[in-house]
Amino acid sequence: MKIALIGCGAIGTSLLELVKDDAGIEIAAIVVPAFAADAARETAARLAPKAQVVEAVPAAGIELVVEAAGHAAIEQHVLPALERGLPAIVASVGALSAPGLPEQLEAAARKGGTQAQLIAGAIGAIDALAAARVGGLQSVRYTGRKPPHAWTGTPAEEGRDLAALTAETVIFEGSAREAARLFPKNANVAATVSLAGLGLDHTSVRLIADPGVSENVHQVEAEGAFGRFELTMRNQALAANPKTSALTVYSAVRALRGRVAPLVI
Ligand SMILES: NC(=O)C1=CN([C@@H]2O[C@H](COP(=O)(O)OP(=O)(O)OC[C@H]3O[C@@H](n4cnc5c(N)ncnc54)[C@H](O)[C@@H]3O)[C@@H](O)[C@H]2O)C=CC1
Ligand SMILES: O=C([O-])CC(=O)C(=O)O
Repeated sequence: MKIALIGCGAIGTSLLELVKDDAGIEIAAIVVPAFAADAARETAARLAPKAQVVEAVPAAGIELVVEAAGHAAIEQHVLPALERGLPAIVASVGALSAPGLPEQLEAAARKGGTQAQLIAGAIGAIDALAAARVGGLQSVRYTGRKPPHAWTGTPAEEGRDLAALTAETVIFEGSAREAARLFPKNANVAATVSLAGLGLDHTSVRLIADPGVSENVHQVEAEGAFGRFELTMRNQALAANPKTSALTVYSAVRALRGRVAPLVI
């Protein structure tokens, strides 16, 4: 299967390393903005020698797009790819917090007769949550906890010195929609949990900068007709990006391999 990988940062590079010897998967294109093309070319030379580095998904020769680039890439690359009939695997799930974007994605996929798959990424139990929704959910709460340096470059820096924190500090409390909008590189999971469960406006989210943790800790508490569950993930971050859990890469690779495997779990 010929793939266009959108984004070649921490997730993209790690994904290329993992699938480079996979039979049945060929990275035919890597889509990045012009400023990132040289770095992507170096990575491609090492890990995906057949890939052309381009600024848009090529018009021909692609069978699937995999997005690991950031919120802007959904409108810029995923929507037009879906309209053209290319299926998409999407990591930047928080982009769907923009009003109207989920409907636009649905319309584009319908027009192209194809499908967008939102990956679970850094969180687990999305299958259980989405199944539980069928029977009815009463409450879903998500707590995201990361070391202070993982919150640099976000609104968490307003009015506080992250490096000086000595105790856990709640940096956001509100809806999943607001969390995903304000923390596009840190709260995709909040959007994923809400889209699988009670929706962007009815899922309570707390985000915490905690000098006492070294991992990215994600917790979900859900209650409904099915019963209840509490989930705690203690994820290792990628060396190349402390904001991003390694599990996000594994989740994208799992989704990708699932497209070519004869038996899927
Ligand atoms: N679903 C989940 O659990 C998670 C999702 N994510 C999403 O994955 C994204 C990528 O994460 P990382 O690889 O760690 O980030 P990164 O910053 O290391 O890499 C981003 C890459 O995308 C490229 N890029 C930026 N804007 C682009 C655009 N409009 N079109 C094409 N390429 C573009 C950059 O040049 C770079 O190569 C995050 O921004 C976030 O939205 C990240 C962590 C968890
Ligand atoms: O990778 C993680 O731990 C979670 C993350 O950044 C996000 O939800 O955007």
